[in-house]
Amino acid sequence: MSGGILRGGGRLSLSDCELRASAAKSMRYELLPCTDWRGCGRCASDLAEKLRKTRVHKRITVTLGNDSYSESTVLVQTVSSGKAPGSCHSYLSNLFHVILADKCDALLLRHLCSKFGHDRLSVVELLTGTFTFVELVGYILNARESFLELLSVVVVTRCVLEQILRGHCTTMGKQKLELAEVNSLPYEEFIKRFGGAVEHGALVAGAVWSRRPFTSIDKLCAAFMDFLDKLPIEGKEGVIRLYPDLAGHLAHSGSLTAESTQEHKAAGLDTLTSEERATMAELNERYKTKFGFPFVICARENKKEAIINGLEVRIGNHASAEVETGLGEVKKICDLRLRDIVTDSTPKL
Ligand SMILES: NC(=O)N[C@H]1NC(=O)NC1=O
Repeated sequence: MSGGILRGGGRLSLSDCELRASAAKSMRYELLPCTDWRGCGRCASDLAEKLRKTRVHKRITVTLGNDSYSESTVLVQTVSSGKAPGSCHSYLSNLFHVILADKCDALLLRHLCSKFGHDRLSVVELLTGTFTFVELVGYILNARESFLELLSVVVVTRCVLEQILRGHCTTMGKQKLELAEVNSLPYEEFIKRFGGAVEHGALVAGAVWSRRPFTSIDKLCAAFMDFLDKLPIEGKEGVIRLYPDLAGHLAHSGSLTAESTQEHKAAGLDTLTSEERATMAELNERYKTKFGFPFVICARENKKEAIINGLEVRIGNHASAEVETGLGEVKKICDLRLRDIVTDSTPKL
């Protein structure tokens, strides 16, 4: 979900039946019996009424934007068409009170908006996939901590659900995979789960699938590393080019993959001062002009100061050394991402 992105292409055409069937099969949540909700104030009372009549409580976590929510989170995903300024807030608080009073012990209401502002997002934009979730406008009640012990109730709007089912955003409803599960995945599923281990790396995952069965998570990681190491120089450069600039325009517009978004955050790149941002932009450009690929560094292993310093130092390297250094960082990023997906059952001494 870059910030976790919901990106798609074209209009979605899943019918209600298809949605229900595939939701029931592959996800563990129910679809609200609400087919025409536009998320705007106009039909708030209609939705509230439907919610009141619907028993919806499933355990799932949805990752959207920069955040993911644990299984005990109560999440209502809302969007707003915002015809009238301020309508979102009154709409959301109405909804909140209706539901809270009636059926839930507690509720986290998360409101999504476009990068352009609170009231600019419409469901149409969401369905055509032209926007990205970039920002959390705020929580009703403004106290995030107070939401940590919530019941497992999830209400996912139809459009978000469609996006999830189409694989355009991630759900964390599933546990980490056990190795046996990894080994039994058909290649389509394997690519779905591991295609992001190398950024936009479906091809890498598709190739690594041939190396099953993996006898340990280390062997799985090694298969990815081996593939990367064996690439010709143009292939290595090509892989490096799949990565977004750190704190670059994709980050700025909220268009990073979910993985990159979290990595940026871990390094503190979401809190750069304007001076630091300008320095990074300038160094990134110089680096790309010199080498023809972006500066890549494992953000989870570095803080922003180390990243800026790394840029300054590595810009002086020879191109061939930089390909190897960049690829080494790609491998570190990949290793960490793989360990996020798969349970490590290696006995610890
Ligand atoms: N340019 C670059 O290093 N990008 C990345 N690094 C990282 O840890 N995640 C990225 O997307």
